[in-house]
Order: sequence, then C-alpha cells, then structure tokens
Amino acid sequence: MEKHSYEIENLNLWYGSSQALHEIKMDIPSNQVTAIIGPSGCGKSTFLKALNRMVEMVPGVKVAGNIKYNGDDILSSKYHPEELRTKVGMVFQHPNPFPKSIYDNVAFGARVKGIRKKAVLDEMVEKSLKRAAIWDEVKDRLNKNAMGLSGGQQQRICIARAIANEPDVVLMDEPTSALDPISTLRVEELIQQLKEHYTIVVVTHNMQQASRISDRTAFFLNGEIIEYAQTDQIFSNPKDRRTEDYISGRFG
Ligand SMILES: Nc1ncnc2c1ncn2[C@@H]1O[C@H](COP(=O)(O)OP(=O)(O)OP(=O)(O)O)[C@@H](O)[C@H]1O
Repeated sequence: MEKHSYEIENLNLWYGSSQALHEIKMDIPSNQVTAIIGPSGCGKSTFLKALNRMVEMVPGVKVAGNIKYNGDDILSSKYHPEELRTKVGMVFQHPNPFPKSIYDNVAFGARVKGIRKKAVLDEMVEKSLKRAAIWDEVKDRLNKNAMGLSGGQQQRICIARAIANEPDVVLMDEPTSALDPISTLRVEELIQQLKEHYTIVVVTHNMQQASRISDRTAFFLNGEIIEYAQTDQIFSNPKDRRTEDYISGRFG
C-alpha cells in the first residue's frame, strides 16, 4: 500500500472573514514529488504553510479540518508544533541564507539542537552539501560568507540547510522563480534526486516545471482543489475543463 506523509481532509482556512482554502482533501505520498499549481492568489502558498502550521503566525487566521502528518493529527490541541519544525523543512522563493559562512548556514540547526562536536558537524555539513548537489562548488570555501554565492548556489545552500536537520518532508515555495534558467535546471534535477530520501511538496507557477519534476500534481483554483492526479494524467488528459484551460494557458 502507498505510504502517505500527509492525509488531509475537510481543510478550510480563513484570513479574518475571507476564506482562502475550501474543503481541501488530499493525500501526499511519501518519497514522491507533489506539485501544487494554479493561478496567483488561488491558495498555493497558504496550503503549503498549513502543512507546517506556519500559516498560524498570521494574525486572525483560522484553520479547521484534519491534517494528518505521518498519522498524527497536527491540528489537534495536543500536538506540539515544534515537532514539525524539525521534521518538515521549508525552502522559500528567494534564497535566504544567513549572513554567515557556508558551513555555519548548514550547521545552524544542529548547533541549535546542541550538537557541538566538530567531527559530527563536519560530517553532517558535507553530507548535506553533497545531497544538495553543491559540495564540489563550495568545498574549498566553506568558511566564506554564503551571501557571496550566486542566487542558484544560495538556493542550494538553503536546501542543504533544510535537509541538514534530517527532515522527512521538504516544502518548497516557488524555489526557482528567482533563479536563472541554468540554476533552475540544477535545482529541478536536485529535487528529483531528493525524493529518494524526502517527501517533496513544491509550489510552482511554472507548468513545464511541474510536468518535468513531479509525480503528482494538484491544480488549485480559488482555494479549491479542482483536480489532483498523476502528473502525466493532469498534463495529457485532464478531467476538468478548468484544468485543461489552465494548463493550455487560457488563463492565469
Ligand atoms: N497574510 C495574509 N492575510 C490576509 N490574506 C492573505 C494573506 N496571505 C494570503 N492571503 C489571501 O489568501 C488568498 C490565497 O493567497 P496565497 O498567497 O496562498 O495564494 P498563492 O496561490 O500562493 O498566490 P501566488 O501564486 O500569487 O503566490 C489570496 O486571496 C490572498 O490575498
């Protein structure tokens, strides 16, 4: 049976009195890439930030329904959201390394957890940078400031920082939209490699990207899921007219 990192049912979300998500039902398979597509303002980022409960930082937000993460109801009052912070990593649209060395960026989470041994940190930094496909480019300058890298390299450092915490899910909110085409391709290849170890959920405006890198695609419109299926099916044989109109560029 397919394992799911998330099982979501009846998810509704409001910013004040304005409803941004309506009755979302979605299972997110483990060790696959799930893409979230849809026009601007349809709720993609909101949905992503509901998965790690980051959305609750917005004043006046109300979330109702069921989000099961590895079988635990993360919206229950008994659930400690801190657990999600380590298990669910996040990568943002604009690369946001800390103004620190490459090494310190990747070692950051481990140091927060109290890990001090240099050998342990060294090994973790190397492993994470290798997994993020940037080790060869930076191994000779680990003590240089990460802000001095190109945007594409910075984004891979941010991915290394996210995976250094050994998460099992990585959420990515338009991770390549600020990158040039070559860096975009590198990050796309990386995302496909990462699914061997992590469950990936990626929000993208770019439909070619969704079709290239994802196993499943969910099409959101006005805060609802219109269609969610295998990516091949969404792009070759969509069931809903609105999906077809969107993927063929008729709106959005
Ligand atoms: N912090 C907020 N406070 C109030 N309303 C918000 C907030 N964030 C988002 N919204 C509203 O919720 C709806 C969904 O926004 P969201 O950012 O999730 O969409 P999106 O699909 O990610 O858009 P984009 O592709 O432009 O990033 C929009 O109507 C938006 O205006």
